[in-house]
Amino acid sequence: MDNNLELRAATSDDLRDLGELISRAFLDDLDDEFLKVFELVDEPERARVITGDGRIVANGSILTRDLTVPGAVIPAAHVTGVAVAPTHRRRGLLNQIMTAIFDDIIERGNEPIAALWASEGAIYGRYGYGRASWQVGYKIAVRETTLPGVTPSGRLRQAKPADVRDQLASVYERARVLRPGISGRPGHWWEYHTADLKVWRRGMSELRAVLYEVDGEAEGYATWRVKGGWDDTGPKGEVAVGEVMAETVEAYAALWRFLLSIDLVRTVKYSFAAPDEPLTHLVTNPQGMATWVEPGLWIRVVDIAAALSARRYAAPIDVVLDVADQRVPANAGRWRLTGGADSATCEPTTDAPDLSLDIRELGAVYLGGTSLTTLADAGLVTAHSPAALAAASVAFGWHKQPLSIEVF
Ligand SMILES: CC(=O)SCCNC(=O)CCNC(=O)[C@H](O)C(C)(C)COP(=O)(O)OP(=O)(O)OC[C@H]1O[C@@H](n2cnc3c(N)ncnc32)[C@H](O)[C@@H]1OP(=O)(O)O
Repeated sequence: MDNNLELRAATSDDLRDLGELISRAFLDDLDDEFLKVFELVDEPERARVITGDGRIVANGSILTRDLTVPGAVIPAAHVTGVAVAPTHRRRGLLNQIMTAIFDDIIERGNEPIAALWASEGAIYGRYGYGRASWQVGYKIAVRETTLPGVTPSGRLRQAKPADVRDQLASVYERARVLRPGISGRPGHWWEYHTADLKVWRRGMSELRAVLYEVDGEAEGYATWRVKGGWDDTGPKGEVAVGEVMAETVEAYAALWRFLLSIDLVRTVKYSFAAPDEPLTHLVTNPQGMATWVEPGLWIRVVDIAAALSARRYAAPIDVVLDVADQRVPANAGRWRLTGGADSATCEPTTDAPDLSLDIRELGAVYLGGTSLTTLADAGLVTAHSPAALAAASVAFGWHKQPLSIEVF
């Protein structure tokens, strides 16, 4: 056992050691090409590491990005790279890392929420993270279903993603502010996303892009990989769709029509659909799309007053919340939330509560993808007034379900 463990911020000199720890924790080898791309987006000063005998044995990193939430785009600490060396597990190192991460976010004071993807769903509830979005996957048998429609006015153009990075970025930026759950891609993030490393191909082709353009301006794009193949009954090619971002109805339909009609392909897989994906209403036969659902983004409300006043509400709301928070005591207590479609305020109060809940449940409903009523039905929210629960459930909802298209 080490008794010389030390917690500190990482530095740029830690890059390789950190890369090794994280790759091994995820049961992979460190890839040198990946390390170069990782360096582009790494923020060592926001990583907290624990060292023992000169090696990094635990890590948790934060990426400084923003996130679309209902009616707004707000700074959100994107927590990632959480790993503890197999030799040092189950003796509290993750607890120390998560505390250090909270300290960093609270000290900065401008990130009302934190967001992460969980490798295992049982880990993060104890730290106040609630499951806030769902990742919907499709396996589409393209011989069983088609996407009919009129010829669009725009045109499709195929390109290498790295060659059309600026066009992809501008479509993404305009489209992503319209749906909760999507992260900003500042700095070098577009280089990261178009890097197309061999290790990311997993037996498929290089990454391809198709743009939907009207009068030379991109209004949508899709990225995908393909794998050819044949069996006794002919071709059995597969397409794995990466992202589909569209600003218009026409662009969305044209891109999906393209993806579902590539010759020699029999199966199209897409793992990042929203629960209310329009595609299911466009195809001739939704049964031709096998569908699965998994947890997506987990949200932690770090600063309750800032978080609840930053988002917008689908209906007028005036509710008193009695909130429990074991890890961030400043959030605990009673809060009056008032607001609606244009503004909101959240202030401490001594008034009697309408709803009692843990901060975890507030994270779960924050993006508008989970209902307070569902959580009350699960025994996780106590409603002191059924009418207040119904009204707050509507107000916390949103007209578009959160979509989480990028595992970070
Ligand atoms: C945002 C992300 O990056 S997600 C990626 C998370 N990383 C991985 O999955 C990589 C492989 N796993 C690991 O590196 C480690 O096992 C970790 C990081 C998950 C846990 O690290 P440890 O140092 O062993 O955790 P630690 O001993 O601090 O345990 C803290 C608590 O979490 C619980 N816990 C730890 N791992 C798990 C798990 N896999 N599933 C459920 N609970 C867990 C512990 O039981 C403990 O609970 P308690 O506080 O109620 O007693």
